[in-house]
Amino acid sequence: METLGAIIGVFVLTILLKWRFDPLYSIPAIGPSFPVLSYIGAYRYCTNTRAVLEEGYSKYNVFKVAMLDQWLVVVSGADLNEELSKVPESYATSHKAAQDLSQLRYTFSESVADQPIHVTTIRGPLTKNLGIIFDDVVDEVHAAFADTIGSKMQGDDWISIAPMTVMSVIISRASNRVFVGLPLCRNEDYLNIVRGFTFDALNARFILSLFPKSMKGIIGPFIPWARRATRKASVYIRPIIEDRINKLRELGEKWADKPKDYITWAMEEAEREGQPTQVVIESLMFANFAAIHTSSKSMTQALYHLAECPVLAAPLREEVEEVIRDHGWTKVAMSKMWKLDSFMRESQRFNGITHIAIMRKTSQDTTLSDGTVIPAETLVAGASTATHHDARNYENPTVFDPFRFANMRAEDDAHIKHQFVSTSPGYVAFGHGKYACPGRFFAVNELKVMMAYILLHYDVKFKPGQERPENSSRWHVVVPGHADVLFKKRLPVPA
Ligand code: HEM
Repeated sequence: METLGAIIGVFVLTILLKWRFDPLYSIPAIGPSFPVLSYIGAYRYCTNTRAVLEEGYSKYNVFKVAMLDQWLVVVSGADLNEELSKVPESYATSHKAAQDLSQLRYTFSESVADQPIHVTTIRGPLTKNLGIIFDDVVDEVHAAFADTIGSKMQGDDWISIAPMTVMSVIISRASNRVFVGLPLCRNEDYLNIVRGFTFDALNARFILSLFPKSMKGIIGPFIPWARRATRKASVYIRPIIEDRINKLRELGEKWADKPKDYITWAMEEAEREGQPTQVVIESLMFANFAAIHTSSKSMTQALYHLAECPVLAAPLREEVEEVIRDHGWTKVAMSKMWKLDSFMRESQRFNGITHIAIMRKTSQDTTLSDGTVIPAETLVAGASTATHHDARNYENPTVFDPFRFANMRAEDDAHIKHQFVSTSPGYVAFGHGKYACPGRFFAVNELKVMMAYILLHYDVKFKPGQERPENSSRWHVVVPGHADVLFKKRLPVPA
């Protein structure tokens, strides 16, 4: 009995010493930090993320929140967001943070974790060729709306749609027009595979977040979704890649109409890096994940704002009609739609797709300007939703003001910094700094084309008595609530 008491005593003492001398001890915790009790904090953070982060943000410059397998250190305020985004690579990296938070090798593939050619492909050729691919995006958005919504309309009756589902169908088509081109971007089986993969990857990430670090490597390989989806998608993608390899061999530089799409650019990137075809396929799957769930949620949130306040359509529509009349469906036209841009940016400020941004993992002790030392091997991030609702950054931050940014642009010579695509320490919906979302230039154009199309072709509202559904969260991932939105054909339909 005495021996057992001694063993328990040593065990408790060891835990207490470990807790007291943990390098993170001096960073205040939101919720209990004591061993075992910290799981209560983790449960609260998982289910009530926004409130937990806002509590920390209002109290401390730097604080920590418990996850099940580690602490996440969070910095408060625009200044520290800026500082975090500039921490040198030798101190903290974004890629290691993504590995930890998303468990890339199990939720996606080894190559996404170790040879991320998707980032260079998206940041480089995809973004540089936006002008060239723009007409295709417009064409696909128009065709996809006509197929998914237009075809269901009879006369001027209202029809009810589930926004997240329908937006993800349209976004997967428009994105894949640029990723893989026609006709595959309209193949329902292929689209179901990449859409299913996107949402399965989010589920896989959530499941792995429930296990301690030591278990992730054991559980991870048993999660089959990514391998299964990649195998099924390969049936469609591999022959396209092989055909292009053959044509390149045959025609080389003389191949005049070489497709300008993600597959071509990723193949070139893979060749430069000495990577096989499989890496191209896996990078395409990740590009689909990165594009589909983010843009579908963003579009759904903006639609909810429009359905909640249908009078908002009039000024937006007036702008879209005028600009399209003068400039057609062009990239230049999109840049001239300040009100639409502002509305989409405000929707993103208000809702976001994640409550944290600028994720980093330290590789050595890192001292911030306020003196806080973040120990090596710590996850650290900025609190995006709290930053976006901080009165130091925005007037009346809790009010949804659709033309907030258009008004700011009108008053500022450097107006470009208030456009949807621009990041700043106070606007981190796409992250900020070197590792900000590389797909945001593509996403912003795609979303604006979609919203402009909706404004010109449909009236939108909620059913009587239906209010905008509340967002919820799973850890820091923002999940839009569900409510059907009613659509009606606008008559007369514009030319
Ligand atoms: C409205 C739509 C989108 C939103 C809100 C969004 C948001 C984000 C955010 C917050 C990050 C993390 C940056 C950070 O916190 O430091 C990110 C990373 C990323 N995004 Fe997006 N994104 C969107 C669309 C897209 C699209 C369409 C693509 C691809 C074409 C894409 C590709 C990526 C990639 C590859 C990364 C990882 C970058 C890296 O590891 O360096 N995103 N995005």
